[in-house]
Amino acid sequence: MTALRYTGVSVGYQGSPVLTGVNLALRAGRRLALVGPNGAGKSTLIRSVVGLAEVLGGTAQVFGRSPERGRELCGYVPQAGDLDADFPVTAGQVVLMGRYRRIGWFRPTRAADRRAARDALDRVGLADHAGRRYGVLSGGQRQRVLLARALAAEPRMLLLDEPFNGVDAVSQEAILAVLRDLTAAGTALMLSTHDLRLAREVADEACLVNGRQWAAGPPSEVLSDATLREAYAP
Ligand SMILES: Nc1ncnc2c1ncn2[C@@H]1O[C@H](COP(=O)(O)OP(=O)(O)OP(=O)(O)O)[C@@H](O)[C@H]1O
Repeated sequence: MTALRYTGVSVGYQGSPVLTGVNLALRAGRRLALVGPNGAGKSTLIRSVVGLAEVLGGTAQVFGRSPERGRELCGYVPQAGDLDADFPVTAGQVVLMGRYRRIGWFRPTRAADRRAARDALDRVGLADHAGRRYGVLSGGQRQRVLLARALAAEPRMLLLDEPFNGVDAVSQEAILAVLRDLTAAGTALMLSTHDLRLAREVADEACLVNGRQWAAGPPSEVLSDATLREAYAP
């Protein structure tokens, strides 16, 4: 099953493209790393999959559907700074939000939903923090709460925007283990990162962008010194 198929796609905001020429196909259970300099369009590409940025040209399919219809099968983990830290909710409540699409807004949560939320927090190593206010957690802990929120929804494709920013090495290993388990179970994964070592280590496929797609394919080729130099200093 192809989770994501982008053919000649341009993405951007208010009708203006920030990234063009995207050709990608990501199958179930595969891990794709999105790499490129600041402002390259990595976040925009990820956001376009879940309808938070516009697809301005080409053909975009998410599980064979339009992004609008396919996004219900996707979990999206924004950069931790993107969710307001003053939001007066606990970590557990943030994770429970991941279940709302299943249970519908304003409907009471069921035991199964609360269990899924607890399990998800446990998977990211924060079971003890369920009752703490989201805003008082550290940046790395917030990032892990947002991952747990996405996991609670049991997505078939997980999209992570720089998931390791501010996350310490031990937590990073724990998250990587979770991601490996997920993909082994068939979840497709797309993550953006500035950490090239990590991209090489984690990903089956890489995509290098900077305003346009520069290369896509095996990490050993896409993340070679020569290709990176070209894309980072076009
Ligand atoms: N909501 C928005 N409306 C208009 N333009 C935006 C919006 N969000 C981002 N941009 C612009 O889109 C371009 C690409 O930004 P994007 O965040 O996708 O890059 P990135 O590769 O994720 O960068 P970084 O590595 O710094 O996070 C930038 O020029 C940015 O200013």
